[in-house]
Amino acid sequence: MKGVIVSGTDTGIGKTVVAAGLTGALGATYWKPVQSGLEDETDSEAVARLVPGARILPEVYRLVTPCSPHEAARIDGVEIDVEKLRLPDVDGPVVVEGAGGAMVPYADDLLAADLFADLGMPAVVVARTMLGTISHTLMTLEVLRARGVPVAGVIFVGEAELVAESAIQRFGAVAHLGRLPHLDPLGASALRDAFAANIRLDALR
Ligand SMILES: Nc1ncnc2c1ncn2[C@@H]1O[C@H](COP(=O)(O)OP(=O)(O)OP(=O)(O)O)[C@@H](O)[C@H]1O
Ligand SMILES: C[C@H](N)[C@H](N)CCCCCC(=O)O
Ligand SMILES: [Mg+2]
Repeated sequence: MKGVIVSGTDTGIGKTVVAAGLTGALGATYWKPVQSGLEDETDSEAVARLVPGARILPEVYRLVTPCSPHEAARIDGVEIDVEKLRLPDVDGPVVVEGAGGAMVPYADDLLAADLFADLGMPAVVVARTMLGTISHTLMTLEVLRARGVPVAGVIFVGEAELVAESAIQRFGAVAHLGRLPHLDPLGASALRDAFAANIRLDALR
């Protein structure tokens, strides 16, 4: 398999942390094609910190402003061209992280989910366990599937919320790949161990 897309229900929910865990566990290469926001640690830098020695491809677009990529691109005077976002040819699987949620615009005629469909890889949906997640996660699953993106499963982040997790599995007809607890401190070995203990990789190999 070519790898997996890491999408999610929102921005700031733990996609990069999950993508780092997957990169380490699968021995994959990490790729964030479009990074919006360069002032703080970028997602690629976070993965480099959380998975020492990981192979990380350079971003195709590095946009300065921490906002929706279509607007960050406009501010920088850049036009995001989907043709430049083809999956690079690398040995082994690639973990591709989207920006924000699945319906984030990358350009006036390109949503994240359209890009994922173009890449032709299955997606993992990262979801919080907090109140509100059932609807956000079910909507994300519908949007991805409507565009032809197969969903390998959902990875939850946070405290256990068994009712929400099971509602998502049932109504979304989706695999529950595990739940990553909040890690404090969050470091390379804590992430590796928590992934090994909590996340099922069988659907991703
Ligand atoms: N399991 C976790 N344990 C501890 N901290 C976490 C965990 N998951 C996420 N975080 C922290 O929460 C913040 C947001 O997470 P993260 O950067 O992974 O979000 P994201 O979904 O990738 O956002 P973006 O849309 O910007 O890519 C970060 O500071 C991250 O370190
Ligand atoms: C800036 C942030 N960390 C991400 N890079 C981009 C998130 C875009 C979200 C757009 C939206 O859904 O309103
Ligand atoms: Mg991220």
